Amino acid sequence: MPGKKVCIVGSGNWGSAIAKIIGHNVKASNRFDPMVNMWVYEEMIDGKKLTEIINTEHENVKYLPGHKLPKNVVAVPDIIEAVKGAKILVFVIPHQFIGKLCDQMKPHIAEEAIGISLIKGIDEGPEGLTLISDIIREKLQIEVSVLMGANIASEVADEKFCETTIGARNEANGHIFKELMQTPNFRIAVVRESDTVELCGALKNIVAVGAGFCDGSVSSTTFLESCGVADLITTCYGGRNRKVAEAFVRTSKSIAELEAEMLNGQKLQGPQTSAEVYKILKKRDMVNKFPLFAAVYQICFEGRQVKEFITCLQNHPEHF
Ligand SMILES: NC(=O)C1=CN([C@@H]2O[C@H](COP(=O)(O)OP(=O)(O)OC[C@H]3O[C@@H](n4cnc5c(N)ncnc54)[C@H](O)[C@@H]3O)[C@@H](O)[C@H]2O)C=CC1
Ligand SMILES: O=C(CO)COP(=O)(O)O
Repeated sequence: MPGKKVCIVGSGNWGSAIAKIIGHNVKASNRFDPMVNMWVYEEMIDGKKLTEIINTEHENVKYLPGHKLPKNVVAVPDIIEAVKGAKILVFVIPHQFIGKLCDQMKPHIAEEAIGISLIKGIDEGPEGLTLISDIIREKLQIEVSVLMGANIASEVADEKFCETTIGARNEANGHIFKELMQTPNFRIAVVRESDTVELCGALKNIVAVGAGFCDGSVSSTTFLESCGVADLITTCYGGRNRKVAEAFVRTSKSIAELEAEMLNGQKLQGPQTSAEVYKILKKRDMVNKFPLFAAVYQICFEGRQVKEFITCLQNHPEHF
């Protein structure tokens, strides 16, 4: 039986780091087709198409400079072309773009395709919070797992040791994804609580902006996986959300200005996730119960002073 074709949907900082791993791993396993498609949001770099640069120099010079991608990873600018025949879809784009992209992909998804989302974010739905994996499930009608962990893309690409967590409602699929992405320095644990894993990944981005902490009411052991406390610590020390938030205080520029200046096209997920969560909290009259998340949102978008950050926490309802 021919191996399953893999398509990586996305090619940013994390997308390119994971492409490096997947490109190597598919060659070592009969389960997968040795050629991997990577969908690239096309842009021009010094007069050349990014896809052409990737396919000739085998490097994503904009989003993961300094790392060669395996030659069997093929950059494809057309999403329909990229997903054609793919049985395994790895979603790794900034969360704000997922809905539109799924709509474009929908008529072209192979039967029996399965997906995994590496995207850290949430969306606001009519009933409250919508997971990014739910958007993919609902729009594409496929089974979706998630992968989230204490993983900084450039460190993973440098083959520094770290762990990560796959949340898979279908455990067998979880193990297929583990075979696709595990390496000696990127160790994967598979757990069944997919939603908890995904929420950890999304919400830590808000906490990273404020470098605080969160709690919840689900199985606390999941927080001890890489997607939980470990990712909080990692992101608060080394992530982009944290770096831009620090510059926000030092320079008094807006988050949007700093994102454009500091990240060369990479996208912050924390401020926007704080806005999505804030809207949901407001709708449910729960803003007072989440003073840290509310404060991060208000500082990012409503001109609230950073020096009021502590005051927000001093006034947590638990303390009265
Ligand atoms: N970078 C990291 O260290 C890690 C990132 N993640 C998560 O992975 C997800 C993807 O992040 P990265 O790969 O780092 O991306 P990135 O932050 O490098 O984002 C830029 C990517 O978005 C694409 N893009 C720009 N406009 C677009 C549009 N209109 N439609 C579709 N794509 C567009 C760009 O071409 C580029 O590929 C995020 O949810 C992030 O939180 C998770 C773990 C680690
Ligand atoms: O998700 C990440 C670390 O696990 C990356 O965080 P940043 O997006 O803040 O760089």
